[in-house]
Amino acid sequence: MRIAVPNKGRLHEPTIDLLERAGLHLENGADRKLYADTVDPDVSVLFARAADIPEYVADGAADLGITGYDQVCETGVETVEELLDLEFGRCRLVLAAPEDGDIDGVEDLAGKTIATEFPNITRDFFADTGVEPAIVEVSGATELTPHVEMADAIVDITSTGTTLKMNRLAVVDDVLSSSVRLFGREDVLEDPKVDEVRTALASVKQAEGKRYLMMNVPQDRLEAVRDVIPGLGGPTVMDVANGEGEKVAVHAVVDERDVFETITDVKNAGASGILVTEIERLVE
Ligand SMILES: Nc1ncnc2c1ncn2[C@@H]1O[C@H](COP(=O)(O)OP(=O)(O)OP(=O)(O)O)[C@@H](O)[C@H]1O
Ligand SMILES: O=P(O)(O)OC[C@H]1O[C@H](OP(=O)(O)OP(=O)(O)O)[C@H](O)[C@@H]1O
Ligand SMILES: [Mg+2]
Repeated sequence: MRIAVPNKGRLHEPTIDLLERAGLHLENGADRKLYADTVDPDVSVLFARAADIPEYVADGAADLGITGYDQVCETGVETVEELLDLEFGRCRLVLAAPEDGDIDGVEDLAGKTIATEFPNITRDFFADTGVEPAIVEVSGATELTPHVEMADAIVDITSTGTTLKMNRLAVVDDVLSSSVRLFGREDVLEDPKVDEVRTALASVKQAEGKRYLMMNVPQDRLEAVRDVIPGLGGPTVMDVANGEGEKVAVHAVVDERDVFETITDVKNAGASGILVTEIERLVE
């Protein structure tokens, strides 16, 4: 089983970090190498450009891929299936035009030119509008093109909006929302390894935003403590060694957002020795 992952750019680090946290540690993969092994002898990693990854998976150079949904759409590969939203690399593809120009809506683009790194997505977007602008494909610095009379508008990625603002461009319309996805070629989806990899990556996402709470509770306060824990399927209760049956240990998984309030609540309910730890992985 081979997974294609971004070799550079903004998606490289977070993808490697996710694989590591999922327990798929990379081995024998020095800088500039195209392949790396992982701790699992059946899983290897292929480093490729984010934009090439869907094609690599469709063609069989890799079986699974991790890259932006925008790249999967742009490539238009039909033999791959999305397996998991990895929820990073969130961005929007937007239609944008000069702030002080006269393009305020899609209809203003009739007979005009659009520059983009995403010609297929752009063509599909306009196919539904009845307006058919000319499309010029560029490979970067798209935001510059309206200022050098190459294009009247652009379709490009935005997240914070800083680049658009710096280039005095305003959003005219939304084209696509994207985040990083795990996807696989249809003919490998039955392989149990696919589910193993998916579960491992999902377990990291599950654990994010969750905390593990541990505390000691006198037997007679157990119900009161139980009542205030918003746990995942209820807390686990264990006897404490040398507690002489009077105290129990209560463990629970709670939402990070609930931790502050829960600590106050369980303390008031009679818990002591309260510990909060991060969770690496969580398989439900
Ligand atoms: N500003 C951004 N915020 C969030 N995600 C982004 C942003 N820019 C790009 N992405 C996501 O990252 C993917 C790859 O972009 P990135 O810039 O890392 O690669 P690239 O431009 O192809 O790299 P390079 O040009 O160096 O090969 C995009 O397809 C998109 O899914
Ligand atoms: O809304 P913002 O937060 O400003 O992000 C948007 C910018 O991010 C991406 O460029 P990137 O930084 O990846 O540079 P690149 O053009 O070299 O790929 C994208 O192409 C935009 O230009
Ligand atoms: Mg980029």
